[in-house]
Amino acid sequence: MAASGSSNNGRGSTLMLRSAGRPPWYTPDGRNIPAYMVGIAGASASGKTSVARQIVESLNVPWVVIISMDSFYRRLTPEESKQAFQNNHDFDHPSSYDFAAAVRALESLKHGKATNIPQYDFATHCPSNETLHVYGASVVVFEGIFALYDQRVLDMLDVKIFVDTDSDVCLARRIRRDVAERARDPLGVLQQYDRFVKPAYDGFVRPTMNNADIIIPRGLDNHVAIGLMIQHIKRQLDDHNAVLMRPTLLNRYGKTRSADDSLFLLPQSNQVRAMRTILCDRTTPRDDFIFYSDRLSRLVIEYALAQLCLTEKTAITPMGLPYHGYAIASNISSVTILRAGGVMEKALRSVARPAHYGKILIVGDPKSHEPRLHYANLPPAISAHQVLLMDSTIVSGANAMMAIRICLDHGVSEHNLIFISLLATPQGTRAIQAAFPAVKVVTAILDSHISSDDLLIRSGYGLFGDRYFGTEV
Ligand SMILES: Nc1ncnc2c1ncn2[C@@H]1O[C@H](COP(=O)(O)OP(=O)(O)O)[C@@H](O)[C@H]1O
Ligand SMILES: Nc1ccn([C@@H]2O[C@H](COP(=O)(O)O)[C@@H](O)[C@H]2O)c(=O)n1
Repeated sequence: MAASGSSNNGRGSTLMLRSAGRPPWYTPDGRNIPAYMVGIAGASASGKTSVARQIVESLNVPWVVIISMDSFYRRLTPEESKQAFQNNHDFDHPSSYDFAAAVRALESLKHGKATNIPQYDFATHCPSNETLHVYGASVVVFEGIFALYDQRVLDMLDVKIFVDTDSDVCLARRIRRDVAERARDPLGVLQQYDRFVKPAYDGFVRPTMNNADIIIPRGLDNHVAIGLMIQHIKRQLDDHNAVLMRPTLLNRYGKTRSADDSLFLLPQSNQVRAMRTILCDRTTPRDDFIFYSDRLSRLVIEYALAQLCLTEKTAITPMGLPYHGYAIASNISSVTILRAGGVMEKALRSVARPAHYGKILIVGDPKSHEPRLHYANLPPAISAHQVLLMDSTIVSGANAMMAIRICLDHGVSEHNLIFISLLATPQGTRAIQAAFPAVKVVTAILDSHISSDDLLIRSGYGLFGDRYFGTEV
């Protein structure tokens, strides 16, 4: 996957976005646009993987991923494993694959969900202990001898490719590759080829050529066919990015001045009003700005914590009597949108003990100001948690919407999400609530006046992160 990184967070390898930011992969209503699915089938060693890699390299964006069918080989019994080491196991019959698992994984990826993909070890004939955690793919390339075989997979694919390479060439390449990369000996490769690979190609794989939209003779050597394919996929990606999120949201929700009923606005005490006055005063020195931001953050965090679901708990008092009360929620994850949201994490740590912490980096595109996702690292068990998602300010709602979408893609339920901010516009909170009605939006201050040139809230804090961290130009 181009420009992707890998790190380990206890679940195995993690494939995550970094470098070039990912544009929104969902509609202004918050619904995921299905990933574009490419299937590449063909004989063993025909060049499927090489064609897939060429497509990924030419697209040169980090939100393209290759999924190999090898990941879905069935686990062998001890007897089958023994046969496999003697080149006597049939890996080329459709029954050697777990198609149901492949379909589940592809469905998840198609719908933008974070997915764990098993990894296969050809030297041991069994899945390795590693899984690859894939998130953030707008294009999924699925390659393997049976990529165009199963009807459920075919139904998901947007374009179906068959790589048609001469069988002598495939055999020569397979011997070289299996000896060099798969710990085989040449005679064993030939034995397996004659007994299983060739008959299965003729009986099962070759007929799937009829399911292909495009047949690429000679695989990687066919520059024209591959070039056309890449142009086609590029056009699909451009179509995805045609809608500009911020102007669309402001146009849709900009007319309204009233806050939505389900918005949780911090009670506007005199102290809150005074803190707001200090924070929006351009002459406020930085240490005061930090002090009152931290104080307001603690208040709004406490108010958000009050919206968490509680479980009942009975305590026994020092007098030995039962007191029927509530347990402090322990299954909380905090996710901050960097960097301004980090200020609120500090406040959260001072009043609560979330189980896990996550970070999301969203940066506005310098030209279009559209949100671009640069980095997302969420706690592994987040799907079972109540999640506090934090950013200093909501203007159009576009950044918040991206962060919420990421949490939902990682299995968090809308009902378990609370978005907390220090300042918000009713337009922005309405945009969020229209897309994700069950998400609770908690804010300290509400203001509807957005300046049209820089999209800042007119009587707001200015650029909050710059004022807090002292990076104002
Ligand atoms: N056009 C080509 N010219 C030379 N070698 C190639 C070409 N295409 C693929 N190969 C090599 O052949 C082997 C099998 O190719 P691969 O793309 O892995 O095939 P598949 O995924 O269909 O099994 C690899 O070692 C690869 O580097
Ligand atoms: N343990 C295994 C599993 C599979 N094979 C062979 O791999 C071929 C599919 O992979 P390609 O990259 O070549 O498409 C298939 O033909 C199996 O025979 C194996 O040898 N050992």
